[in-house]
Amino acid sequence: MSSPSQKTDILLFDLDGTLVDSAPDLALAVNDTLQQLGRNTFSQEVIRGWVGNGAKTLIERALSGDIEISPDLDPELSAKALAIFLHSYQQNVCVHSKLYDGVLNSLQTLKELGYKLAVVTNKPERFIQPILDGLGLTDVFDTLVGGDTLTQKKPAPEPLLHACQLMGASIERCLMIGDSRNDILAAKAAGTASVGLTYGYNYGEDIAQYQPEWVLDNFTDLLKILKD
Ligand SMILES: O=C(O)COP(=O)(O)O
Ligand SMILES: [Mg+2]
Repeated sequence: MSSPSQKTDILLFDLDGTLVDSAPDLALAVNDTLQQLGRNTFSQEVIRGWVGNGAKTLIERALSGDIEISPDLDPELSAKALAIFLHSYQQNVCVHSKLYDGVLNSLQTLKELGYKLAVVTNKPERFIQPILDGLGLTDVFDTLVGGDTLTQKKPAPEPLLHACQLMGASIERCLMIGDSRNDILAAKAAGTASVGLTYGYNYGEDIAQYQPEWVLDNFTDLLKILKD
């Protein structure tokens, strides 16, 4: 296995499905929203398969009952549902969410090794810090970019480029680490290498088909490829 370029010293991390298994809290807020609207709820497993494109898409998938958003979805209902969801999630943003194995120690080691770390997620920005605080990751990251920080989200390259800019770095110095096609496609569009993790929320797809430079089964394997 080759290692990232010698110049890589900035690591851009996806949040949901990469650092944090947030699906339990997201699913509770989605189902709370559906219940308030008098609609059928879904299992956590089903909702897990809808996470990754931000809050609006998640709630529109839930209203559609499918990963494909119904073209007949009423925009007013969608807006109402999103407001309910954001409020509900805000109340319980980090109750059942957990870091994946090895994340805390690995991030601490990477920091000690001198890497600069950023979160680049499609999750609304307001939820990032409370989750990091709830999971013992306060002050670990230099920069946080959410799905509503800019007008464009992953798989667009802009959030990655924005994170680099905030850290005063060029994209060539970065490596993107994520669990879904959005992360890998955003990295390719931004012109940087990526790591695809196999355990997260990947819509049932094999992350390898998007051709990240590395495919890893465990978060801790990241240390190995950076050290090789
Ligand atoms: O869609 C979400 O809320 C999660 O997004 P992320 O996987 O980019 O962190
Ligand atoms: Mg993700």
